[in-house]
Amino acid sequence: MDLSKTRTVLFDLDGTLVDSAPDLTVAVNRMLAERGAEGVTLEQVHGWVGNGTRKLVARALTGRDDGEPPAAELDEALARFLELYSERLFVDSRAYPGAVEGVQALAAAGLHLAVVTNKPRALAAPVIEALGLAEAVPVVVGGDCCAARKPDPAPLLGALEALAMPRAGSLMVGDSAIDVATARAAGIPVVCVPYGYRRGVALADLGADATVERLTELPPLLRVAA
Ligand SMILES: O=C(O)COP(=O)(O)O
Ligand SMILES: [Mg+2]
Repeated sequence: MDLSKTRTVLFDLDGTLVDSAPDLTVAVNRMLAERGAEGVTLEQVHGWVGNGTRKLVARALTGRDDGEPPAAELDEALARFLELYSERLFVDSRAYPGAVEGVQALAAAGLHLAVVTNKPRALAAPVIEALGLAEAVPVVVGGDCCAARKPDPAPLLGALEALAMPRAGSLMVGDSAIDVATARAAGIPVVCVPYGYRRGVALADLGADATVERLTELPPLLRVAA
């Protein structure tokens, strides 16, 4: 696929730019401990990230991917989780190797960049700040910004609108089947990284247009001078 006409890149956050699972796990386990419930492992949290914070907490409360706790219990646990996580958003979290450099190279080359994540915007923005990418990425669309979250195309289209850029020439970069489905629903190409939270789906089965080992491979892939 020829990606040389790319002018806009929409990045997923968790699993693509940042390994946030360590801090998510700490907050989940503090919330569970307060409720007298058993803790979960980092590996379990790896499998539960991607569908938004409410879904993560529902999975942690039930120990199941499709678990649905009673709404009142979930509301209460989610509110407490959000408090605990926002106190400790970027302590053990790390940018993936090459992620910050890759994003900065694209910004320096004049591409228009946004983050489109299922994390609530109020939590995503400080993480992007902590990565040192607030200037390079002026638009952040969270899972709570639109009527529906990814894989609905609305957040992606909202990001393009905020950047005042068209769909033509835009590219999604993500780590999961959710990102691929979002890009497909919006009718734009998608590049995937192999290192994030694929939730059991093999890289080859994601159906991305291309994969990159790290985001520093994006400028050459897009024929952008780094
Ligand atoms: O599920 C979340 O909270 C965030 O996940 P995303 O950044 O990969 O969209
Ligand atoms: Mg992700």
